[in-house]
Amino acid sequence: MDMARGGALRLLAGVRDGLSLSDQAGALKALAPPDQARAARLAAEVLRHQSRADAVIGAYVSRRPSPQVADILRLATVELLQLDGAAHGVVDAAVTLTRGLGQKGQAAAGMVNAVLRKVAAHRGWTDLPPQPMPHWLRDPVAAAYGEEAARAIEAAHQAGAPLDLTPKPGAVVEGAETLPTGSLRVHGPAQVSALPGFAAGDWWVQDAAAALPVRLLDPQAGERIADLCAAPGGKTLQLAAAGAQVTAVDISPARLRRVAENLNRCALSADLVAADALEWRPDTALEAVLLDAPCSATGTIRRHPDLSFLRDGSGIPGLVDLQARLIDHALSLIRPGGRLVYAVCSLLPDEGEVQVAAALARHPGLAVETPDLPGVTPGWITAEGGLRTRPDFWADRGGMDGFFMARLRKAE
Ligand SMILES: C[S@@+](CC[C@H](N)C(=O)[O-])C[C@H]1O[C@@H](n2cnc3c(N)ncnc32)[C@H](O)[C@@H]1O
Repeated sequence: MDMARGGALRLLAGVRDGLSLSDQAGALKALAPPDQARAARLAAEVLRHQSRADAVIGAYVSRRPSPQVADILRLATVELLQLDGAAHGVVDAAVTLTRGLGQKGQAAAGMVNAVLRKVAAHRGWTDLPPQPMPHWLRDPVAAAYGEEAARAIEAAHQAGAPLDLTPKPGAVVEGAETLPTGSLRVHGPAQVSALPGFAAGDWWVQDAAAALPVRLLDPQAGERIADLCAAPGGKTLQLAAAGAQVTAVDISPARLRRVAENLNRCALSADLVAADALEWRPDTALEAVLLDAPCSATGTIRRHPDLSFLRDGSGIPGLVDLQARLIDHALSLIRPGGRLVYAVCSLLPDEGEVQVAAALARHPGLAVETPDLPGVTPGWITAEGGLRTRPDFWADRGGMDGFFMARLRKAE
């Protein structure tokens, strides 16, 4: 367990230095795989509960601890109050980790011990408000969906995410819940590669909301369809499983290798092209394009809690500009009467609703087709005819990622 705690602290230090948790996967290579998994889980839990942990710790410290000691206190606090860790073991481990910081650690160990004993007896943890979204995100989210929704989204971020799978047509996974939209949901901790049907390629990991853009596109067997920002390939797999002739384009050759691995495991096929989608053009016009554009990924914070600590919102205007150029290029690849599904895993209207309204204004004759999909409730349909999902939807079932998507039909 202490290897895992040490690993979690290394990951948290990395996030403070601007590295995402997934960027740091290699940093824990020396640990046994179960410790790597535990370290990643602990680090994510600390980030999900950081403001609550700081509020509790703040009540018992007289001086601001160093960043390393602060992380040790947060980790122990989250273990004690959120993960029901046994006080004796958690406090001892935190003291040992503090001593391991060298001379300064020796001096802080007594304080860590005293503070954590008080934390262990603290009451009122569950009454503390969840980790707030950063202002650059919270302000537009509250303006778009209301203050109550912003709070519900923060509660969903704190709750984390279950594991969702998209099955190949007809595949079943024992013990998984079938969601109204057709995805499968596994509750509780699960090791993906140990689930039944993994090796056989019966399914792939994909959030229930992330599975909707391809359902909205409604691919038909034999249709020529491009997936323009394809990696790691969840949507490419859906298109291929429907029998479409898919070309999966992604700018990153390394990420495209993951698409190849996923296709291989699931015995599905697609043409893979490593290219800037803005420069890629097929020989003849396509039936349809799926554009799952690069975006702020603010709809995925419940699975990637580090995002709130790594971004400051300054990248959004550049992304909005790129998305608009990708939409225009994607439309130029489609035959008259063909369809484009535009999707982003973002909570920000500027990347979703506003982006589509702007595309309609730029392209006379382009029309939005209102979704009619199993499990999609009318409240998810936007004024423009797009589909908006939020982390606080299906709260009693474990939520879903925040996405915006719209099906656009090109004029004949
Ligand atoms: C939101 S992810 C796509 C997720 C993917 N559609 C799935 O369902 O698994 C965005 C992807 O866009 C790729 N990308 C970013 N800019 C691009 C560009 N100009 N051309 C092609 N791909 C790009 C990134 O490498 C990244 O893999």
